[in-house]
Amino acid sequence: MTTVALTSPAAAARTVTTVRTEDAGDLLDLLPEGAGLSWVRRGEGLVGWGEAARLEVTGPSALADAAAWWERYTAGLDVADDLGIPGSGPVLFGSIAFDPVAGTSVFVVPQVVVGRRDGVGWITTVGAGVPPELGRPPAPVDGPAPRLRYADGALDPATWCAAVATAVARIDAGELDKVVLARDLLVSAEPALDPRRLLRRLAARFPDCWTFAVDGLLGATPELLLRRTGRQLSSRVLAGTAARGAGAEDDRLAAALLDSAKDRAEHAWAVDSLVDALAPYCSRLTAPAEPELLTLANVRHLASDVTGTQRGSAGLLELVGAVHPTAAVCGTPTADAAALIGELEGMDRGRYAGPVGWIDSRGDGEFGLALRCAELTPDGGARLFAGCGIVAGSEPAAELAETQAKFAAFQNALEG
Ligand SMILES: C=C(O[C@@H]1C=C(C(=O)O)C=C[C@H]1O)C(=O)O
Repeated sequence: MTTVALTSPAAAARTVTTVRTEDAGDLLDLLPEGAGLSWVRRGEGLVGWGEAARLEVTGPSALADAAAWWERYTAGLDVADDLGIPGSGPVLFGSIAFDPVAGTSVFVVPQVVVGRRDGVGWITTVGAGVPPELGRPPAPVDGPAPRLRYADGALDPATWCAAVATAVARIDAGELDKVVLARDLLVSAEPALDPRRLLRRLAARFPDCWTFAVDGLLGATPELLLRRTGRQLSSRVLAGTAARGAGAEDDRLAAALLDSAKDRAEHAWAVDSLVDALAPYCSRLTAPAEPELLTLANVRHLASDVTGTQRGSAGLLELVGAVHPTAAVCGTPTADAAALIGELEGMDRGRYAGPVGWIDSRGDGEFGLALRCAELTPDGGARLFAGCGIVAGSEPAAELAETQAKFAAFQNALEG
């Protein structure tokens, strides 16, 4: 059963105009107070606000429905686009449920998008969207950091560790190779959290991550599920994580991560799951023989950049649906891991660990995995998420510490 709720464009909202601009300044500084959309890395990417159209989908054909809707929607637009580059013209932001069959995926066409790519800036307005006054927009002034109170999410730490031990026992019994178990952490805030402030702090501390916001889910993810530029596809697969240390200890931890057979195996499953799912759509697909280290402010990961050339006519959302969930966020084999997640996690992931990103009318776009993130709650607080891959030899206490290190990415933005 698929439910589709959508806003169709009124006649006045059918006009889309993209013009070049040299002086957008810091993209995240442009976001209005309250809700906004973002996909920004190292000062480039897209921000948007307002809703020209919105689509919520759930069910077995959720992504196909979304792709068909986007095609119909863009076919009905009257577009003047001076640039014709990825992200110019009409753009759809999307945040897809971890389980798109059961969960709700949200897609939004903003009324205004400001973008920057390779130093070229532009503004796109849809219908009645009012372009921002550029030039020297005053940087938003942050209020004092809110007072925060944390509470356990679905499972307290001891119960979550018991779930990890159960998962290891199931792996040892030969039921599966890897499962990713996550936990949530609740935070209440007084005054209510300001998403703009959180996004700016995340972007400043995690320049190598994609700082995203779609419909109240925001974070800074290091993991790119799939980018499509014409026929070129790319992905940054992560799995295998180590804490940061001080001085020489940091170097020792980095070397130990590269040498760890357990983390290498965990990483290889994640790369293989992406490659196996993408191969039927590619005339060429290349994964590096060895992972590299990706060093972030709070943790370090094993990383592999996979590139491919697409053959056939599948659109980006179809490709995203084909590769998700990879073993980086679910496990191996996929169906067994998904079932064990349902049995042990005790929570609804919602859009956490689902694809998040954007697509344009040419079908170019980028989707990351919604990690190192939180979902804002109606009371002004948030629900944070973090998970880690469990394989043979995983130790519950070490995995709990890994979730804490991953939570710290968002907590730092909350607390400063
Ligand atoms: C599941 C998360 O991260 C994933 C799990 C990783 C691991 O287990 O080593 C590393 C990066 C991500 O693919 C998360 O951050 O919540």
